[in-house]
Amino acid sequence: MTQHLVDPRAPRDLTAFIANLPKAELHVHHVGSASPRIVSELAARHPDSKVPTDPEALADYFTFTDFAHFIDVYLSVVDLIRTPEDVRLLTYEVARDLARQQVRYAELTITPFSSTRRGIDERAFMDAIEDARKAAEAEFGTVLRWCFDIPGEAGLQAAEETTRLATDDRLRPEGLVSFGLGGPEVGVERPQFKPYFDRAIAAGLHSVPHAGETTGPQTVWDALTHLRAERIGHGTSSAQDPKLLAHLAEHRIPLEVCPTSNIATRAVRTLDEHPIKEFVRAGVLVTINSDDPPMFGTDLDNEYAVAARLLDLDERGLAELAKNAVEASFLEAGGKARITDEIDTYTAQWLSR
Ligand SMILES: O=C(O)c1cccc(C(=O)CC[C@H]2O[C@@H](n3cnc4c(=O)[nH]cnc43)[C@H](O)[C@@H]2O)c1
Ligand SMILES: [Zn+2]
Repeated sequence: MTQHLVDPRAPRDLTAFIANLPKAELHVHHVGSASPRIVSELAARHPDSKVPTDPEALADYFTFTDFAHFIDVYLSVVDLIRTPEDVRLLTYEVARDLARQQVRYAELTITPFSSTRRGIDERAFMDAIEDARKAAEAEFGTVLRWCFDIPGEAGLQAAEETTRLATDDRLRPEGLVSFGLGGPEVGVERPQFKPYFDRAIAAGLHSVPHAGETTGPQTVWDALTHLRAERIGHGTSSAQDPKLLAHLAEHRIPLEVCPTSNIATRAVRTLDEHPIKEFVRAGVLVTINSDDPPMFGTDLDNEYAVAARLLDLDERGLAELAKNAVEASFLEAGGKARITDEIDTYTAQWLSR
């Protein structure tokens, strides 16, 4: 497996600067963030699983030939999460890994349908993620919020179930802020999900579907017009449509850019061909994210190092990227101001050393 960690071309000082830079992460998946240690531990609990328990074999297992293969592997890890305690352990450990990277705030994408359909009680599932969220905030200082996403390929039954779990006041968790759409895009037309996004938005949730990851710019247009997207997951193919880039920039609709993810799933051939430079040149609000870090052999710090290299950024440029994510987040204004001030103070102190 190609190890992406620590981009060797990132200058040493920037690596140290990034490691201590306060950050926010907006596009990172719950199951996709399960560390090799957690996956190995869960795989050992379930010998019937095809997921390797050995970390080296797991690294090879997390090497994908295409996006469909990634989804197959992703679902094999979903199958390991079978009890509310598995859910709580996973969530708490993901928060620990985020805190280690100075992530002060993260919106974690969770697919509750995939767990409830596999037999986890819905109330117990919500309690498990909320327990972990409150423990992580108390012990690590990292604020977590949830995005519930529809696994689109699972169809309208999954859409209905996800919308019910996200809008029923007896079930929806306190930390829920947004509503998304994940999974393969090919053959999963966005307009069909409009009724579900309308219900989620009416319930006060923000719309943040994946779009333009493995299909063209029309999918991004559809997410904007039919799903009223406030942010776009990936949006990679937006670079093929200058009018779309201009629209994103004019209406300050952020892209949740996940550079290494796009390489690992073969959505983009090489990092040097990634359209992130086009996004910045067009004035689009770019945020940097890791998507499914252990599966892609990366972490958020490395994604910032990749962005520094591709965009030729210095410390101030990296601080601006971090502040973009805070601005694009659904954190309340006081929290945004606190993290933004911390980023500015940290950067000024670093540059005055
Ligand atoms: O849970 C099921 O039973 C099920 C049945 C059919 C299809 C699916 C999915 O497609 C689940 C996809 C799953 O993948 C998550 N994910 C993680 N990273 C990405 C990404 O970069 N692009 C799209 N999806 C991604 C997503 O949140 C879904 O949970 C499930
Ligand atoms: Zn994603």
